[in-house]
Amino acid sequence: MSQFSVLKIENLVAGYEQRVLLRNLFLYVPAPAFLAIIGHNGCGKTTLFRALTGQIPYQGTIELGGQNLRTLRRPAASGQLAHLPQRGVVGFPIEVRELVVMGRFRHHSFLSAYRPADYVLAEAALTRVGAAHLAHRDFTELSGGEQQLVWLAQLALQDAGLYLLDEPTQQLDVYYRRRVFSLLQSWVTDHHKTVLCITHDLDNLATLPGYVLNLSRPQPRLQALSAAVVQAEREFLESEESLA
Ligand SMILES: Nc1ncnc2c1ncn2[C@@H]1O[C@H](COP(=O)(O)OP(=O)(O)OP(=O)(O)O)[C@@H](O)[C@H]1O
Repeated sequence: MSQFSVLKIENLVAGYEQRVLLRNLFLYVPAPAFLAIIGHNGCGKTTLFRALTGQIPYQGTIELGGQNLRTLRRPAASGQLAHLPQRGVVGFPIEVRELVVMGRFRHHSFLSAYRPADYVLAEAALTRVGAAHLAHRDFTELSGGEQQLVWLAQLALQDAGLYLLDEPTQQLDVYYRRRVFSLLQSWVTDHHKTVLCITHDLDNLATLPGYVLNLSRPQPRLQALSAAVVQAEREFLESEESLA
């Protein structure tokens, strides 16, 4: 694995008004890599993603691919970053494959229609998440878990360097949870992506290669994933001490 740091965070302080949630966070994420971000409800995991996507002000330095985030214009539009928030809402009927093909937005010009080749990619992405059978359904009529698979297919088409996923397996059953974690692994090993994944799903982390960051720790740091590390972090999160 190369030691190039796709994401470098130094002395990050972020939160809301009088409430600081991330205090003096340092983080160097190598590329490519899978990084699971864990911690109690409300400890600041989504807040970290909000800082990384420019949705909230922060103090400190964030570098994306060696460039200061404050000087980058629309990193999503240039393919540096793709973000899957916890809840994606669509307020109008739309065929699933039409939603997925929008992941190709960087590859076609404004107002031009997507090409047949884009739809081939969209259908292949749906197949990889195990949702090819949903291609012609109305997205708004799908279950929460089915919608989550569709968003993942769309995200894959964005072909970004760094992916931020906020609880992508939250509504999935045991089969699809495991399947999505192995899909994310393939983004790292086959496509050399770096994936930051907020999750409470510790059971699926123990056997994955990559790193874990526990934001409930007083001084969070990257640790290589292993069964022993996941067990230690689970015990910490289950302890009264961790809520102090
Ligand atoms: N816009 C906001 N203004 C004020 N406080 C907020 C705002 N958004 C979130 N918070 C608070 O900040 C804290 C951290 O929220 P965040 O969404 O980062 O938690 P999280 O670690 O992702 O939790 P979960 O695992 O439950 O998703 C929570 O207590 C939340 O209520």
